[in-house]
Amino acid sequence: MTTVSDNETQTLVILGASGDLTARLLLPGLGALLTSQALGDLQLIGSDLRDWDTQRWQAQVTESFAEVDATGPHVDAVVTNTTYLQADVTAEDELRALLAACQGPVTIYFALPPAITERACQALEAIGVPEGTRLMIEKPFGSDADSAQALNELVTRIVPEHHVHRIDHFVAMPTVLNVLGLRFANRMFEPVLNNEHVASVDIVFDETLTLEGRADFYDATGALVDMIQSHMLEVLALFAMDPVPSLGADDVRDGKAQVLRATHIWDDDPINYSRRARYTAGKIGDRDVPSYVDEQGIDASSTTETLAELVLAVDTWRWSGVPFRVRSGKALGSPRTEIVITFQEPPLVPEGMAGAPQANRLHIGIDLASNELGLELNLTGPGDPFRIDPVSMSGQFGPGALPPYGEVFKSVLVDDTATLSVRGDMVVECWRIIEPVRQAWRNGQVPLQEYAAGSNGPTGWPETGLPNRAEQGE
Ligand SMILES: O=C1O[C@H](COP(=O)(O)O)[C@@H](O)[C@H](O)[C@H]1O
Repeated sequence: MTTVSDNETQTLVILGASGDLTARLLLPGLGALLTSQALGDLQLIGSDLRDWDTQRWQAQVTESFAEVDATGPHVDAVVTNTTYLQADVTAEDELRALLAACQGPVTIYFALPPAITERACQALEAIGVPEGTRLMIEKPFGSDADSAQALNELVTRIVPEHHVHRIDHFVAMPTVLNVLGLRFANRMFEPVLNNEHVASVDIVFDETLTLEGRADFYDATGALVDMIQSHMLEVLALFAMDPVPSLGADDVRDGKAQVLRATHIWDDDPINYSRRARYTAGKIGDRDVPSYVDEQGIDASSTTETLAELVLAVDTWRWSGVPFRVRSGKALGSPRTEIVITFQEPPLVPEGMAGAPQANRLHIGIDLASNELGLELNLTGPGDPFRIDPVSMSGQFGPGALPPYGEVFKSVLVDDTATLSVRGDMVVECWRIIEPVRQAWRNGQVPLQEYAAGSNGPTGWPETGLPNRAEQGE
């Protein structure tokens, strides 16, 4: 792993600089990182179609940095020197001018809609990029397995794969990365994380948020693609991979890719093992939420799901037979973002011990706000010492020094590693895994159910384990 030295000049170009992603996530992540360390002599260039000038861009950078209280000499230097170049990045001559303004190794961040990213990449391929250029590309990467593969081929004609950083900020969440420490730096968990001991795994990301002004994007995307195709499958792959010898990009990504290749919808039956729903009017806390179809920017004929749930099989020696339930939804009553491992029952309860044990569960929080580790155990006492007494224990782990986008920038701009980036083959596998589900949904074989905003989702859906419609008599 190489790291950037204090006086080395490098340039970060953000395409889509006037957009929401840049203001809300990229610049705060960069500001937090700059507060903690120098990124060499970093030149920051913002570029977009919008008629901004450097002064307007500097105001945006200052405002976004202030959100994370970014301070210090590295922050000041970047704010003072940053520039804005108005450009149509799908036009070769304008891209060429942009590259000519860069100094040292160049990193280009595509904070653009996918279709524009693709056209900008075609233009980049035509004009060529300086040696050592790195590309950082937001999700969704492609729109299905074939288009993702075509985009993989395009970007790797521009730079080598290890310089293509497909960004998934969940991969860089300190909470998600805790899975590495929990599994591989302790003796007690890893030996039981397999099909001999685990009954089921749930990976849940339920949000109270609704559309947040992203109606156009969300309605064209839906929960399955927005959350499961990318983030949730990445979390699943990290949790289910075999132990890795190092945290190098090849070891970690090989481990995750192997899991993804082995993953498919349970029983290859998307009709029984996928569900979709969308919210109707309700209240979340004090907030009145309209029906999804009445939200601003949503067409009444929309059939987009705001909650998706799949049961997946991971056909490896370790996990064969263990259902992985993966779910994410919006407008739910309370946030719930965790991996829950439900263990099998103990083989025997000693004669004389009263009561029935409850399944042991290990809860691993995966959102920054749910940085908790919980354990559901059966003890005896403190009452009758021969009666089983279920208890829950929990402890907090650190929220992380940097926000996820800070970690993303650190891994690329400082450590020059792709450990936290999604590799091309992995993104194709993720599209492959959800394709039968999309097909069944397109064919109308899985009903679009409803749930009131502020509820816990449609009634009758099991909390954990293997939801099987047939068994529930649906
Ligand atoms: O990428 C996305 O992630 C967010 C959830 O992540 P968070 O870090 O903001 O909690 C989700 O709300 C959004 O719809 C999705 O596009």
